Amino acid sequence: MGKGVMVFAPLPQLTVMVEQVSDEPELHLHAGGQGLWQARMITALNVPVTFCALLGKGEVGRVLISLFDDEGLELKAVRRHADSGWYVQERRDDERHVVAENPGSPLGRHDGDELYALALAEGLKASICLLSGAADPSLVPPDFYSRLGGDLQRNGTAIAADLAGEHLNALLEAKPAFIKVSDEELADDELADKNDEASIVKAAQLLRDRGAATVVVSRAEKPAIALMDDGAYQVRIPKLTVRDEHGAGDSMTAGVVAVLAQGGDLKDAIRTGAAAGTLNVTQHGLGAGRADAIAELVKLVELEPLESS
Ligand SMILES: Nc1ncnc2c1ncn2[C@@H]1O[C@H](COP(=O)(O)OP(=O)(O)O)[C@@H](O)[C@H]1O
Ligand SMILES: O=P(O)(O)OC[C@H]1O[C@](O)(COP(=O)(O)O)[C@@H](O)[C@@H]1O
Repeated sequence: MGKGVMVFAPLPQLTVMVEQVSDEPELHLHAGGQGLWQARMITALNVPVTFCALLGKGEVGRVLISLFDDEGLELKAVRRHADSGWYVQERRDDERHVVAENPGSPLGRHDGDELYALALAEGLKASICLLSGAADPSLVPPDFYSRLGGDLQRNGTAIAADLAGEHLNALLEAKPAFIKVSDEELADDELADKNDEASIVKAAQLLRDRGAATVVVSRAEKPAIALMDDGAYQVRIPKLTVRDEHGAGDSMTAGVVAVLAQGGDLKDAIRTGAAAGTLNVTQHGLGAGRADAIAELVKLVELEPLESS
């Protein structure tokens, strides 16, 4: 068994960003989506990553492949004729607006089977698999995650996930070692009142009862809540100047998974996740997250037992 992470994000997309910083707009292209940001942060923490996905053979897919190459991310891809999805967003004064989008085609039977076989083979080489980037249930069927997660888990690869809604619901059957959800996702899924800590703890306990060993609920600037075998904790972070909250949750998940992949302690993993998420909000783009800055921030993160637990 290796010591790396396999990030499974079935349908990465091309993100085209038009940045209105001054009179001259700037154009940036990046391989986008949740799994990509997670893979970048895991790489920044010096843990090897393999990224497993489905990519189109058209123009968008070809651009994505060259962007993966430029970043040095190890990509294992199934290629198909239907092209990859994309979206165009405009950023002005730290606000983002989607201008146009095309999410791409759903997983078909043939490409879905090929992707499944590839993800299983690659996942079994890793010490932990992060199942992410679920897109819409109409694009990636929820049972894809439960089958893949279950097969990997039964064959000795731990599962971590950053999913919500129907995908999370299905994935719980695979008994993941770790899941990260946000208070907003719990509220959207009608599992908790996001302004009521007791209701969040109750929802996290429900997710544990349904199969997740450790559950972290992030709540942006409020302390995250972590539930694990030995109890419930508040994850206290230092106060910092916030610049860009985009991708904070991805950084947090990546930080936890990077430490777990190296066989690290669960509480250290959660501290690292909180530090990675927090560092991310202090700067634009989480690719800039550096291991040394995160290691410094980890020292200021505290796990405090929740009195009611
Ligand atoms: N405004 C903020 N101030 C400080 N830390 C933040 C802020 N927003 C996010 N974070 C950090 O990032 C983590 C994940 O953030 P959150 O916004 O809850 O995730 P998501 O992007 O999934 O909604 C938080 O637990 C915290 O450590
Ligand atoms: O298209 P981009 O810029 O790569 O952004 C994709 C990111 O947006 C999100 O979907 C939403 O991010 P936030 O909710 O943290 O703003 C992330 O999960 C994902 O990483």
